[in-house]
Amino acid sequence: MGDSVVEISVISLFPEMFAAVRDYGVTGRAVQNGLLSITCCNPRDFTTDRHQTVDDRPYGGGPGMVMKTEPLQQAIALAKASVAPGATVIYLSPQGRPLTQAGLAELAAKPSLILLAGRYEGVDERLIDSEVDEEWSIGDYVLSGGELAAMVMIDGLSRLLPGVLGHHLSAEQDSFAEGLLDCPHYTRPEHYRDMAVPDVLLSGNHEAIRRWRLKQSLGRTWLRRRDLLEKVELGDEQNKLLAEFIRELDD
Ligand SMILES: Nc1nonc1C(=O)NCc1ccc(Cl)cc1
Repeated sequence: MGDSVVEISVISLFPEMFAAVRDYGVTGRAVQNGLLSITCCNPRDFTTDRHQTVDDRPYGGGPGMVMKTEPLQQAIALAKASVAPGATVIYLSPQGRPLTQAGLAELAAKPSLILLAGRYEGVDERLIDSEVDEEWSIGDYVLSGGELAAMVMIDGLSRLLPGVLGHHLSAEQDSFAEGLLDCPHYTRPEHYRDMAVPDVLLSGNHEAIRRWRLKQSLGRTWLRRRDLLEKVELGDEQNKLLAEFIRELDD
């Protein structure tokens, strides 16, 4: 990756929505620090009729409207001209490849992305066939538009860009990066209602703390997401810690 900027151009009827990633938090800082650039192209700007029509009725009938090819094609062409050559055009929809941490790592390695956020019932399939390189889904549910999905993708991949997270360690240590769920976290006060903080976290023994956190991540993944655990190759230490966690459940 090096220090190259990741350029993202989003195609959306609601460009103002993207203030949520451009102006706040980790992603906002990445933009401010020039590690990430987010621009927007609105298909409505490429309509020629009086009503600025971007949608039309579906061939074959049925409810709702379909996004027209022309305005989208022209918006994509402008977006391509405004980012580094060789941009990957991505369409967000429930029909896409499920997005995972590994998928984010793939996307974070690309120099420029064009994210197509659809609205209405869908986009004319011929636009997808002719302009879209990759179709991605953030989950098996239906949203009212692709904007939030695009922002989820932007947020997730920006955390993986060098220099975005201060302590880059946390991105690598991220248990999800190891395919596990995260361990529990605690901060002051030491006692909250009648609940204390696990002693090991107060011990200053960093090796014991590392093992405790790994054990908790393994145990939680075993309890809550057995499907994730099936995908992870556990080493000797991890198998031992998980066995200990399971044994201690009966205590
Ligand atoms: N789940 C998801 N993962 O990515 N995107 C979604 C999603 O529901 N999009 C809604 C959507 C997508 C395209 C159009 Cl034209 C209209 C609405």
